[in-house]
Amino acid sequence: MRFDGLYLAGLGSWLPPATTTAEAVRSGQCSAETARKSEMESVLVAPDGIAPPEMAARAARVALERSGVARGDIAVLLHATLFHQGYDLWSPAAYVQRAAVGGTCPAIEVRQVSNGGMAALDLAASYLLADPARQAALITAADRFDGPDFDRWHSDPGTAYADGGTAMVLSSTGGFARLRSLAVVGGPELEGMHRAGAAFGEVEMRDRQLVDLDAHKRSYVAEAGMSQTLAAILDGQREALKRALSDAELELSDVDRLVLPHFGRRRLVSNYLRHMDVPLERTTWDFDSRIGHLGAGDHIVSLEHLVRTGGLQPGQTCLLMGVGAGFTWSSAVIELLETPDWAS
Ligand SMILES: CCC(=O)NCCNC(=O)CCNC(=O)[C@H](O)C(C)(C)COP(=O)(O)O
Repeated sequence: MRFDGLYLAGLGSWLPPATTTAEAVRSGQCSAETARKSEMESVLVAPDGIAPPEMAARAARVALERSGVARGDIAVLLHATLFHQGYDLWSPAAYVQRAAVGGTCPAIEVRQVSNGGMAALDLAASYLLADPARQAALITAADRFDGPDFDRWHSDPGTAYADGGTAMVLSSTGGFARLRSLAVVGGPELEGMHRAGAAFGEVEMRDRQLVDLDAHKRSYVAEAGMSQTLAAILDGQREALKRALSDAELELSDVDRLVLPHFGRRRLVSNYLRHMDVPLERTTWDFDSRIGHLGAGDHIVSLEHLVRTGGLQPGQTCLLMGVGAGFTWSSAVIELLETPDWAS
């Protein structure tokens, strides 16, 4: 979809300390093989005692402060998550709202796996466009990938999972950057990839097993075929990219920077870079490889990094490309209008 009147007014994050891959290998948390393939420098690991909704609330306060948007003007809060937020049958989105925003707007959790942040942006954009009286939306994302049932290094080898909270304020009245286009494409034929080899409820519900996406993927690919699986992944990715670039009236070569999912290097190449004529330097890999995969928050934190460090200059465009189990793929074009005062 093409947009003319939607703006990014604020970005924020709450990022815990990094554990280097070398430390993770030394402590036995990460195998040398996984470390070698991923080429990750480090991943962010949250200290004990802070739950994802609190991480999101801290990021939201930063984004709101930077945006100058009054909390009473937030028309909707969308909180994107992948994993445990702390309690069952409880609203983490409402926690973020009570802790960071207040007010009486709807606070809704978006479960779109790693495309959750981009899906929330898509929903927020449509929500604001539906009523001119709606001035702003708050998007948050936060997870922590630890605990007895997830291994941040080996539950999905090829992607090293990181803890942290991110937030974005989308505005229909103004901001430092413009959302020029956004496309989200679904591909349900791939949904089995993250559950294959285990019947519903047999594994997940009875006694929490360690999440082992690699086993599910191996089982799925054994039946579907690797080349067919990769082809289906690329089809959806390309469709979302084509729509977003077309709506922004740009070619991929026109785009100044790219923010891709924080995959390990090998998976980033096999799923993205090998098929796109884009040098690694135009991506945020150097930064991403020190963060890890924040689940639904990769794009917010890497865009914040680009803006804060001057990696994106006024007039330049940044392409955000997301993907989530399902699958869903997203692409968005952001144009920086001015360097905000919170950037160095
Ligand atoms: C589960 C978290 C989530 O939503 N992640 C985003 C969706 N997953 C992806 O886009 C990754 C898709 N690609 C893969 O899983 C792998 O590249 C393949 C296609 C299974 C090949 O395995 P590899 O050689 O990378 O280990």
